[in-house]
Amino acid sequence: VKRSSTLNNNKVLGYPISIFFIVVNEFCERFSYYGMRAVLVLYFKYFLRWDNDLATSIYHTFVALCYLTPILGAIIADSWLGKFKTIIYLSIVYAIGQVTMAVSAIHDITDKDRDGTPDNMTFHVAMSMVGLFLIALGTGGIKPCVSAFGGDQFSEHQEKQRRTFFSVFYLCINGGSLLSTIITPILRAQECGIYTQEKCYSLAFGVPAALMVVALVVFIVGSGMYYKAEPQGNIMLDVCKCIGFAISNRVRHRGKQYPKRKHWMDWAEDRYDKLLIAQIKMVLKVLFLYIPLPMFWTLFDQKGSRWTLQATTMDGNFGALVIQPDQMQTVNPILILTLVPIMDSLIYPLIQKCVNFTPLRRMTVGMLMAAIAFVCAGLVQIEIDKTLPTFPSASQSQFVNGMGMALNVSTPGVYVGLIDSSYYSNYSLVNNGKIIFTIWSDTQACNYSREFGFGSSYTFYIPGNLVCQNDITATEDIKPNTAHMALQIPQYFFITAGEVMFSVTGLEFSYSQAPNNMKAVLQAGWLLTVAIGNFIVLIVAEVAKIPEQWAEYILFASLLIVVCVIFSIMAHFYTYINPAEIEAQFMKKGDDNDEDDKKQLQKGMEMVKRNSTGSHSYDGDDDDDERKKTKM
Ligand SMILES: C[C@H](N)C(=O)N1CCC[C@H]1C(=O)O
Repeated sequence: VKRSSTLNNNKVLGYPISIFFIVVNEFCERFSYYGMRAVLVLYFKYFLRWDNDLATSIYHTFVALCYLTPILGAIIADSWLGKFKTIIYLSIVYAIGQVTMAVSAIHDITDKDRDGTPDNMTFHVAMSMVGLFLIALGTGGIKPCVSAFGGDQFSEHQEKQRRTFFSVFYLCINGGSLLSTIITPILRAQECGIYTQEKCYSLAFGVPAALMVVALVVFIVGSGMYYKAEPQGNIMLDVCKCIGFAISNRVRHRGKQYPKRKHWMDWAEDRYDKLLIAQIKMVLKVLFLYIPLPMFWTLFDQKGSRWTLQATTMDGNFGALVIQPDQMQTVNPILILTLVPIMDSLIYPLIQKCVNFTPLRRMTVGMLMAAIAFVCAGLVQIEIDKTLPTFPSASQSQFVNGMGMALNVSTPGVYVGLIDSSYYSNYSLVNNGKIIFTIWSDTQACNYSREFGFGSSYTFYIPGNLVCQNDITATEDIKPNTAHMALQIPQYFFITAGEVMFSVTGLEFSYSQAPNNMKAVLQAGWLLTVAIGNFIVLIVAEVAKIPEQWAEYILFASLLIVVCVIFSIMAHFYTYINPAEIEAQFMKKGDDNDEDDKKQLQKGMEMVKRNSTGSHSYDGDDDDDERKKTKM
């Protein structure tokens, strides 16, 4: 059990200085992660030349892997290396992964014929896969350790400061995410190369790689100031063995002649330490509560897929600002940066005055907010559907050549093609805004310009006697999108408000309810809910196959409401504990004899029982040693 005296005494405004290094590390690491992620699908599609399906599947598999590997990192940290060393070693792996990605995106390496396209794609694919694997191992591995390590820097009586730390931590995540998702697409759009200038994916991956190195250096600089809890042996192996023994012992003693025990884990008492059993009970209680939580992430993670696709059917013209569909996602981190301070300093204290707004209640409301966000998305979809024809695909246009000779048509970045005489081109994807086409044959060339609204589609007729601009006639196959992207703001607001209540609170809750030697493991359990949520998106999208998009949104909202009701019932029966206090009861026994052992155990269990009566209220704000014991 951690004692205040073992913690570093360097403090600023009541906060340990060490957390400064931890939050800066998190900012740089999240910049690195989200920055790389922002251009990943485009890299797959345009550099590695994969089709949409393969690019999307590998992308989601990578994201899911990033939230599965925390279990590995947590086990290494809690059982073997400790959080500090685990963060250092896995950050090195992470940085190597990012550098590998940056190198894999240098087309010149294999571009022997210097035409701008890599000649040995297998090399680039293999390097990218190795890079992504190392990144997933690194980012996932350190994630539960960094948050838990941050929590470790606070002593038992600094609960309020620790809660603020988790809010600031979340702000840093989103600050890094916001900046990088703005910056790396700009870097990608630059042209670079030794022989041929191409889109600069190596720079878009290189800058996140550099930020990961900065993250590592910052973390190492803080080294002398951290409180570093020692790992306590191979705890996960002990946990598994203990659970296994409890189950087998229970099965062996099935008959009526054997007296019942209060908890099935108590069947492990014959062989295992009572402290370990009590700790396992704490962890299992929280993990049980996590079962419904992936559903929140199922909805949340559709921002990057369904909602972005929805935005492609909307008008992104905000006057001076023209927003691209994928840029709407930055609304989430922007709102996080605004909402976290407002919630912490205004909304929570106000609600707290009326009701005891416990962490689990906050998370329940967060889930409801996410469901409301999807109802909003459904309503917006109905609005869009009123305006949307189905053929041809939005934003595509074609030319019909009425001249007696073949013509070439192109715009900067798009070659529509060579159109034979009296023939028509394929539909080509054209950006919105003012587009200038160059039309040329062996004998003449001219420019034709036209304003393209978001999502509009045209067929252009080139007459036999082409002079240019005024000769070409256009028919509008699809009207420009009329539903404005601003309509998505309410759904972004609700999902982000939900995220603040659900995710920030859940992060802190996972820390506060974990026994000392399993803090990282429980953080990893929390992150596992994100991974499962991502898998559910893939499964539901495949299985449900609902033709109407608005109906799919409403289905997801309804599912989350059902899950939310289940969660609130489970949460009602959950009792907040103070793991340190329970652990202390067992530690105190020291060299005492068996009789004392029993008394201590009785006391510890009574405390757990007392907690479940909810006699104290969760005031969410005290600095003293008052214990937090309450029902949801
Ligand atoms: C960018 C999101 N707003 C966010 O902060 N997160 C999404 C998954 C968990 C969390 C993160 O740690 O990145």
